[in-house]
Amino acid sequence: MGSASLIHLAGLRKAFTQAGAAPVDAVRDVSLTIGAGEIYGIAGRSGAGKSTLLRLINLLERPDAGTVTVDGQELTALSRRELRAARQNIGMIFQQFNLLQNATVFDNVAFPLRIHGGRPRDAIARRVTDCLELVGLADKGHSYPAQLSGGQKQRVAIARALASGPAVLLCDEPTSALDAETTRQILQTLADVRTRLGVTIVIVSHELDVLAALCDRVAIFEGGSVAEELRLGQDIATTALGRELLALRPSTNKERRHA
Ligand SMILES: Nc1ncnc2c1ncn2[C@@H]1O[C@H](COP(=O)(O)OP(=O)(O)OP(=O)(O)O)[C@@H](O)[C@H]1O
Repeated sequence: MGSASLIHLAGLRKAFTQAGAAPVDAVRDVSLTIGAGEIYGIAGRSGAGKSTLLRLINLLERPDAGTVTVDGQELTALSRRELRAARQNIGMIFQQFNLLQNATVFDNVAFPLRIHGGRPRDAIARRVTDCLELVGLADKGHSYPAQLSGGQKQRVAIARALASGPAVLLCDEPTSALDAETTRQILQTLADVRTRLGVTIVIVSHELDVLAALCDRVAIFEGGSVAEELRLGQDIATTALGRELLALRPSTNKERRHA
């Protein structure tokens, strides 16, 4: 999209070794660059290495080789303490939401701000209120996760991920536990997050229609590396998979009808 690079992965490798089994090369020699404000999708079969790649971006997994640079900072060169601070620039959401069940919605969103310290109470309260407003849950601060629908839980997770004002939001199968209508609403919220806050989004999904609806580019993962990278709307029709994505993409279909 012609914007500056925000995420740069170079020569990333990650293998998992389990006792008595041959090592699994989950990610093999992946290099890619994602632009500021871009929504980048990662597709592929189960076991292709999608989640591992996503978790390498914030170093939840440490690479065996290669470098990860986010917003001008080489994360792979940082100390643990520096990395903890740098991670405030990278939010993450998950398929199962991962909320604290015994904490209110407000406290869930405040949690990352409190553990990093240094922020006054009223600044935290303002930030939490802003984030809940952004995801349309301003009136749910006192509720507990068990009282919310799946879509509302994922919105709380998005608010929590955005609380520290990150430049990047990583999404690991964010709609796989949700029905079609709720999925559509969550995708709209993610699109708004990019438009309103300029956040760069990387999303892993096995649902091609989800990626087609949201992403600017999609990497197709196979056996731990990028088999193909498609820019939606441009070179997307050049492959069978691209044509499949195109057929699933609501806005592109509209554009084509009006062309
Ligand atoms: N912590 C781990 N220990 C051992 N092996 C692992 C670990 N995490 C992932 N793997 C293996 O690495 C490979 C890639 O896994 P990964 O979860 O990244 O794939 P995926 O494309 O996200 O799959 P899915 O869509 O099923 O979640 C798989 O063979 C998986 O079994």
